[in-house]
Amino acid sequence: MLGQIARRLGQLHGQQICNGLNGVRFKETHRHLQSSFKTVRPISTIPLWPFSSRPRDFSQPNSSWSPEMRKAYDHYIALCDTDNENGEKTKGPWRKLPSYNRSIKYATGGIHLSKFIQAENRLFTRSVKEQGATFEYVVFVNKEEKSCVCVFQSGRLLEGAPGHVHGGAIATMIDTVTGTLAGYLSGPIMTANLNIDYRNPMPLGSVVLIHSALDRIERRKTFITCKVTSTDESKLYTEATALFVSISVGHLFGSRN
Ligand SMILES: CCCCCCCCCC(=O)SCCNC(=O)CCNC(=O)[C@H](O)C(C)(C)COP(=O)(O)OP(=O)(O)OC[C@H]1O[C@@H](n2cnc3c(N)ncnc32)[C@H](O)[C@@H]1OP(=O)(O)O
Repeated sequence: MLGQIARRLGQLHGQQICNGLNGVRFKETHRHLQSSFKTVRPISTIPLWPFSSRPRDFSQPNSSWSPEMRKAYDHYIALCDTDNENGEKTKGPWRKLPSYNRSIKYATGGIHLSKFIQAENRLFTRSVKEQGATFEYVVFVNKEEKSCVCVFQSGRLLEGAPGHVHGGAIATMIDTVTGTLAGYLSGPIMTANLNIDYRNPMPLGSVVLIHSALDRIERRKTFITCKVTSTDESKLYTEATALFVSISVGHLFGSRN
């Protein structure tokens, strides 16, 4: 049995290298196994891999969500694919995208990716653990319409003008949502240009919709338009246009080819 465990650990270690994860987890796993041996638990109950290999989707309802956030979320969820009671799929126009706190945590890609796969790195919008403190959001895409909508609830740590959301936080969300749509439509991209008109101050803690749509694609350029409104769409907070340029993976390693 111990031999099996050792072999399994060896596999996990190998898998970890393939996955580009650093050695910290392995050491923690090893420690966990050692302490498990000391407490003489039945060997069948020792978890061989105590960490979930499934990434956590941060765009799920949580207790920090206001009733308005939940209502907007439920509205779009109802427009996504559903399973009826016969287990048949009913097609909906919208699709909810998952959202992880490390974009390439689960990628495989050899030694080059190790430059980016640092255990402490986090996606900016998902970097604060406290639920509701910063960016609570969910993105839904509509493939037919080449558009997306994000339900966004701002948290107390995003204050700019007293009682209102910081312009940089709004820009972050616009970059995230327009970039998500551009990436969904065009593959790997980077933001080349972002133009923002702030029309009305956004109260801190409010829930807004960030609507993005494809304007046009010209060669490597994907142009996206964006409007940020109240959930009933009666109030316009922000308008933006964004340009994304398609890149090769080599671009992230300093190559322009
Ligand atoms: C998992 C969750 C995902 C959430 C999504 C998050 C999205 C967030 C994305 C980001 O925030 S990326 C970070 C911010 N952006 C950058 O750091 C990009 C820095 N800039 C660059 O790396 C390069 O300048 C860039 C890739 C944008 C373009 O360089 P290239 O050498 O690949 O392209 P090139 O200069 O040949 O230009 C290609 C076309 O784009 C045009 N272009 C490039 N930059 C432009 C610009 N700034 N304004 C207008 N047009 C521009 C350029 O004129 C040309 O047009 P034509 O095809 O018509 O000739």
